[in-house]
Amino acid sequence: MLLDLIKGVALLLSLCLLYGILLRGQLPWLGRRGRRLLTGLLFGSLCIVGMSTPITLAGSGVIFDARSVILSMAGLFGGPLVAGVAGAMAAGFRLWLGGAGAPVGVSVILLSALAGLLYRFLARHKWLSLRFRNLVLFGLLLHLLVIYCFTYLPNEAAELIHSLFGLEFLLVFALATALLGSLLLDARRRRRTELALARSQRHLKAVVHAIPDLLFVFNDEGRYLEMLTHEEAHLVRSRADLLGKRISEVFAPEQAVSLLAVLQRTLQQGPQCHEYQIVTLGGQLRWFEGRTHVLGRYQGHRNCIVWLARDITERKEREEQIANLAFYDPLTGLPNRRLLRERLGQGLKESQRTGQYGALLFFDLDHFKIINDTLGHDMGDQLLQQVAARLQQGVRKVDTVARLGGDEFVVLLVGLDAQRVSAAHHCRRVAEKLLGELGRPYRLAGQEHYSTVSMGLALFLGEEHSAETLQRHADLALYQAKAAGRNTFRFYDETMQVAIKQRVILESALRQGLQLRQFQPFYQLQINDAGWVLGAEVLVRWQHPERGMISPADFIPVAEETGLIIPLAEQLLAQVCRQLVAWSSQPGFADLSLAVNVSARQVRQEDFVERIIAQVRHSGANPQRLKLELTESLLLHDMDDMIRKMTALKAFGIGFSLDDFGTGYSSLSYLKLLPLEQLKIDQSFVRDLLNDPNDAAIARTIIALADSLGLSVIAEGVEHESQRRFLAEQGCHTYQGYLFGRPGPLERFMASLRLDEQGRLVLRQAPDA
Ligand SMILES: Nc1nc2c(ncn2[C@@H]2O[C@H](COP(=O)(O)O[C@H]3[C@@H](O)[C@H](n4cnc5c(=O)[nH]c(N)nc54)O[C@@H]3COP(=O)(O)O)[C@@H](O)[C@H]2O)c(=O)[nH]1
Repeated sequence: MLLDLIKGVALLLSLCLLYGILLRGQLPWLGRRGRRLLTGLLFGSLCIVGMSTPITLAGSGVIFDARSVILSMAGLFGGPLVAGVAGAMAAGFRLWLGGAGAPVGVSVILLSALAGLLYRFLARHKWLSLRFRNLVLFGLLLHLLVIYCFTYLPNEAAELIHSLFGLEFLLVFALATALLGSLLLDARRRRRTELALARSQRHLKAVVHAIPDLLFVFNDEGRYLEMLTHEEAHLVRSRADLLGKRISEVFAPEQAVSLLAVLQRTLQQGPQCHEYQIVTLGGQLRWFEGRTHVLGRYQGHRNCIVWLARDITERKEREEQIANLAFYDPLTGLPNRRLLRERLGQGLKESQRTGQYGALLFFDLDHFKIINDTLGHDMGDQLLQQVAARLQQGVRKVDTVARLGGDEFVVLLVGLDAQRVSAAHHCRRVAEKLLGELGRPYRLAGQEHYSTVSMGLALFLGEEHSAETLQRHADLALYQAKAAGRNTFRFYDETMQVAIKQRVILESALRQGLQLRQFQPFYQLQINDAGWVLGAEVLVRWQHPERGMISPADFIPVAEETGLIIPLAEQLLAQVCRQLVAWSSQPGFADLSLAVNVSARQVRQEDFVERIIAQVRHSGANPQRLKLELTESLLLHDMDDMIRKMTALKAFGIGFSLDDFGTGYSSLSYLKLLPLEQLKIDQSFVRDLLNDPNDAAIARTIIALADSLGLSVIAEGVEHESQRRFLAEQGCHTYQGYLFGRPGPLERFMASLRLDEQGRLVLRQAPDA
């Protein structure tokens, strides 16, 4: 009998296997409810199988089987649906079998299923755990109740059961319940663990795929064990090709060594970060940042390492861009001021170490503003780019060419020579070469243009001077080069420093002089062939209380640069206008006109026209008696603006004389557009008129040109009668020069004149023949 019972129980245990399979998530398409239904069917079927091979109490209609165990476990692990399905099947089958024990058999089915559900309820609320001891107690209790149910069987069957195997039944079935419960519990736990593991693996996979990084697993020899990437093109070779290979088989020796070193460091020192470049499968050169971590054992390999590689190409490019912006000039691609400072610092140190001289060359494009203004900024930019290219081609690789901004360039020459004289000679040769190169025509928008540069050179040896001082020296030398007429270079020397200091002193004295009204007009007469005085040129003089009379040649350029020329010109014009008003009622003088020099700074004022007109109006002077002397260089600036301003002043009555004519580059086509009245032959041509055929030819041409343009012509710097005569022969009949009178104060000027019989002003004393 005991053996029969155990046989029945063994059947039950096979249930676990099937249950386990079901739990393992096979048949996922069934869904949760479907799987429960199937489990119910399984439990029910087992009950039916059990009831089909029962222990039968002969002729009593009573059968014995393990349905109580199965159904209680169906309730406990399967829940209401499983217990319901299994119970219904078991009850149906038991009723179908019939017999005297059928009602009790169905009651046992119900009792077992409900007991299982009750235990499930208690366990869910944590009032009762599923420990083996509790399962045994549950089994005992359940089967005590089942035995109690047997008392409702016909008497003889009930007694037979109690006498034959009541105790064995209780013990075996209680134990079977506990055992089955434990097995099912174990299967469920295992399943839950597997599910959790699968879920966390899914999560990990999702995370790895979500991040843009590549994940590699290497062993300690640098062999590829695993890799995860959603962009195979970012690998150095295909995944299939890489797996199992060693880093040394994939990368060039040098790179392989550095990558392997990272793996070794990871094993020895812990996580590492390493930036490296690879050529990807897609043929691109890309930057990666590798972060490593020890993984431990993996796929049977000890000491494995995880390598997370992030594509940082864009970041690197941005970093490079930023570095470029910070250290390079975007227009020319040359090093900028900051990088130059760094290189100069290195150059000074290098010179200190080697004892070799170096040199700093400052460049400034002559009249670059004119190119910018006349041709436009695009052309200006093109010119700067071409200058940059020529400078770079003109020096060695070790030298530095930089752009400071605008039209300012710098060349840093290093390792020139240990001897100062030789170094200077070398530097001079470079300067001459660059001067020549930069003076060659430039092709801008298909047309040839000319441009020149001025250069300031400063030699250095070691760290005797700071970088700042050196730059100041080169700048001062550049200033000298410009002052020397541009398109040339100058070396810095100590005397230059003195000159600059003097300039600073002069500037402050100029300001003071303006306040104290130390500037006075000198008048130099202008006369014609007939000896009639037509007027005078007004030339400013500075009556300095300590230094005496200072020549305008010494202070006008400084006044120009500092802008002090504006108040100075206004003071002078006010005096000139007052003089014209004063003369307007004096016989002879009323017809004189006064010529005043106008500087570039003045003309460039936006309200230049308005200021002049306001001053003349305010004084009450006749504008017809006023002449403004312009130099050719003024016209180079912005010709259209110049024409507009001159036309406005001409309309007001003021005349214009073009000073220093022949020394500049006036375009004849523009000359026709200017509302000029007079051309002035520069004294430099008059000086050697009789000895230099070129000067004579130029003077002749200017006279002819004035004639053809309908302009009057005057020659300045006439010192000798022979010069005057020559000029007269060529057709120039108006003169200014020492032959007739030097510039002088008003009293001297007026005293030198008298009225002739016709009421014309003539020289009191005829000039020496
Ligand atoms: N913007 C202004 N510029 C001015 C003003 N006053 C003068 N200047 C400019 O300064 C430069 C030097 O002028 P200055 O020393 O006065 O020299 C002038 C004449 O004195 C000189 N000159 C005249 N005749 C002779 C001569 O026979 N021989 C000789 N060696 N020199 C002579 O020439 C200068 C004439 O200058 P300009 O006609 O203007 O070219 C000079 O450039 C002045 O323009 C001022 O108020 N504003």
